[in-house]
Amino acid sequence: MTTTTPEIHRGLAGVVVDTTAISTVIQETNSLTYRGYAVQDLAAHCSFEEVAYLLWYGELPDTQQLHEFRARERALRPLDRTTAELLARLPETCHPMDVLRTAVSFFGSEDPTEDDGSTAANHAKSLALLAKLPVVAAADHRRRQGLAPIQPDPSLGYAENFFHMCFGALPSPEVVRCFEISLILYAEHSFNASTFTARVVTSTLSDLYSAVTAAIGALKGPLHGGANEAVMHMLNEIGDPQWAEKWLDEALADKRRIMGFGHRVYKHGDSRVPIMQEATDLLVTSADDADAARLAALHSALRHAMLSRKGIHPNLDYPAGLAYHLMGFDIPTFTPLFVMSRITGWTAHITEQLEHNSLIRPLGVYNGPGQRAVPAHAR
Ligand SMILES: CC(=O)SCCNC(=O)CCNC(=O)[C@H](O)C(C)(C)COP(=O)(O)OP(=O)(O)OC[C@H]1O[C@@H](n2cnc3c(N)ncnc32)[C@H](O)[C@@H]1OP(=O)(O)O
Ligand SMILES: O=C([O-])CC(=O)C(=O)O
Repeated sequence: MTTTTPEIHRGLAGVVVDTTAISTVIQETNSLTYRGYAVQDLAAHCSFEEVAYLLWYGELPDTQQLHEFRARERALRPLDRTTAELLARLPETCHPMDVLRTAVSFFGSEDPTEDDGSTAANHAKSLALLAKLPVVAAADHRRRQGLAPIQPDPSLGYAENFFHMCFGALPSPEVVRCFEISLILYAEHSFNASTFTARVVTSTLSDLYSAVTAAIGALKGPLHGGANEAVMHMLNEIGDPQWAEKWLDEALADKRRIMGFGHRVYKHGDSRVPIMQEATDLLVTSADDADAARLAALHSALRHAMLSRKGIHPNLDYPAGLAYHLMGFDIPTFTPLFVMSRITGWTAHITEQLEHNSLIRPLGVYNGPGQRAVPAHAR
């Protein structure tokens, strides 16, 4: 009898697990579309709220639909006292991704409709998370600086309100626009690790909060969303543009992963990088500040060195990490900013998974010891 060893796809690389109508990377043109619209087009013409609506409902909203959607999002922002007190009790040293993960888990425990997996109920929960997660992230940003939280302002849009809650002031329109572009670009990226995590949890018919809690855990890792923080730590470690090449050569010789570079899907450059890089360059120009110029020169030197040494291009986390620093956020806030955006993509996928669900349960090839008897000392 002959046995054939099944082909193993470690990391599920190249494995197609399902269909999706939410987004796709078009390899031939190296472009990304959400529901058929190129992200470049969306970033140039739409607000983040319009993109959230598009991802959830499949079409861009008309004026009336957008007006109502915005009003509902703004009304859902405030946190109740129990949530605020619970989050304030978490250790000040804990990472804000742990705070967000805990918050989502707690929102689930408080929601009497937690187990209602209907599309309408899940859309309502998704909107509530979209509205509340920035409030949690901003309060935690201020908590790390020993400052009291600032309540959301219902007269402000999603992006502006976040700056208001973090800093008590609004930055220039260029900064708000750059932030909004980052939110649009981060919103959705098909079957990435955190979205796939959300789909795996959903496939067991568990609830939306459990799926999002798990997705936050997956996004936190430095090979995924955590890379935007790691980029800034790396730039701080290198320090000066003139050391970029030497630092890179030593890091590669030590077999280190260079954060913000490489991608499982894009092998010739992440389609989102040019637009994010352009917005980040505008921030540097408008900052008119020697430190911003130093960081931008270092960022560029490392990008060129990485391309010439390894032929590896940056991913979205590379320009986004620098942009978030230039906007004034502390480094631990960077991945939570990604969550505030990706909550839209995750929840769109949760709804889609439920529309044609099949339990996600792959196989593994066993390579442990052969069957054996429990030894005498253990009997
Ligand atoms: C929004 C996002 O989540 S984007 C991704 C953010 N993550 C990062 O920036 C972390 C750094 N990047 C990486 O670790 C990888 O590029 C990943 C995990 C994103 C994708 O990796 P994979 O598709 O699994 O490719 P894999 O890890 O097999 O790498 C292929 C080769 O390129 C090399 N490589 C890929 N990325 C990098 C990198 N950032 N630094 C150094 N070498 C790299 C690998 O060492 C490997 O080389 P080898 O074949 O000589 O061993
Ligand atoms: O698609 C991926 O593997 C990672 C990524 O870029 C994202 O989630 O935005």
